[in-house]
Amino acid sequence: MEYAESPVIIDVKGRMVLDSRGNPTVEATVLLEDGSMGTAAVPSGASTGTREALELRDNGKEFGGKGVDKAVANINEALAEVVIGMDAYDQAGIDMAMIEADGTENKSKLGANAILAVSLAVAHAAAKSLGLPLFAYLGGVQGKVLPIPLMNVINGGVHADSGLDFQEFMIVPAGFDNYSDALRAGAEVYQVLKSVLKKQGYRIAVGDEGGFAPTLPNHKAALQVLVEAIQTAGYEPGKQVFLALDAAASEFYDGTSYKYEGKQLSSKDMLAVYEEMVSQYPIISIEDGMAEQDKEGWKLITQSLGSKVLLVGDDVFVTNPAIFTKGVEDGIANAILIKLNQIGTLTETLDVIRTAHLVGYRCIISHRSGETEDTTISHLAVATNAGFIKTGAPARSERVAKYNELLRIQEYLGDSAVYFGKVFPWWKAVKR
Ligand SMILES: C=C(OP(=O)(O)O)C(=O)O
Ligand SMILES: [Mg+2]
Repeated sequence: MEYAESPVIIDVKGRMVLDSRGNPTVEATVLLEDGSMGTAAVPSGASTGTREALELRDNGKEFGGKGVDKAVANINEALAEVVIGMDAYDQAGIDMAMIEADGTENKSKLGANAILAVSLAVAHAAAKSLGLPLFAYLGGVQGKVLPIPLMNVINGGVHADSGLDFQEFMIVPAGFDNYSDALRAGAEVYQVLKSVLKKQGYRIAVGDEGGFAPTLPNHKAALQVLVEAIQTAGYEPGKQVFLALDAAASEFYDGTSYKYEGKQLSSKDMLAVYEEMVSQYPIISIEDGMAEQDKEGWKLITQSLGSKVLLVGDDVFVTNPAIFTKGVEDGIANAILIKLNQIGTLTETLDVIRTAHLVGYRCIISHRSGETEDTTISHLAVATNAGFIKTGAPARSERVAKYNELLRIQEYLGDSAVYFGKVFPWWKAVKR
């Protein structure tokens, strides 16, 4: 039996591109001997977990110390040397070789940004060489679930100057038959929200992820205005469109208490805030409700709300297989946020997603607050049947690029496409 020959990587090129905040980031292009090319750009976070893989910056004069010349040089020199000559279909082998060449725990020698750009560009080139879209290359005949989008429409925390302690208030159009209907509903609610806020005298300036940044009096007012926008748009809150939060609580935790709405709250008090919100509003997901250092708080919230809502670990797991496994042992959360650049290779990201699914945790594939036009995460979400994607407001091109790519994937899959909200309406069984 003859197998198709694997194409070898013959060239790698790194470059600086700008992200959506106007900061530099890295992009890589990989060329294969059969002429196939793949390109990928790496995003950048603002509310980062302390144990994320290292994003290499120059700390020089250019770009206020955020330059990526060193990371680009590492792509063009050290990483190119590692991967040129390797089989492009051997994603795991390539990623392991780059990890070995870096040799550090957190990819601090060559930079997780440099390594990830090459890792993803290899996957894109390999998919091209096989004539497949990326999701089909990564997911094979299995990858066909279109994810429920978690759309961040009110921004706070370190992403906006709204004064809200919570970083993200999201709308979740889960109760629809297909992804395109869900996307339409999300976009309609976003537009209605704009006019509702305007009518109520709030400004409609936006934060880093395209969500509005109104100076609302408190967090409940944000939930209230979202329910109003969903209803005004003609949808049923709690049946068709739900709410989700990313508190990003590490950002307002001082090591012993949470500074929330001007008060100092214990983990127990913070939990009471969430319990009340979940009982009053159609919230189906709370991300980073407790700080990454507050393991006891995480245990409390998991015990209390783990059967009612998704409790998503972002800063606390940082997409790291070892850290996540420890968290599972500790009984923390029931879902994990997946950010490729927190760990720095495609292979390790796929490993943590597989582990999460095997131990019964949900995965939410996520963008970063500093994004580019790259749409790899849309493909990753479908390839892994994650069922959820979080990629900002349905506005601003760097966010919309991901939502639009999912429309194209849905079209490509045709009748095979499955919308996760239709096949698994788990919220129907939840007692509040
Ligand atoms: C997307 C997020 O923000 P950032 O990229 O700033 O970490 C998040 O916290 O989930
Ligand atoms: Mg987060």
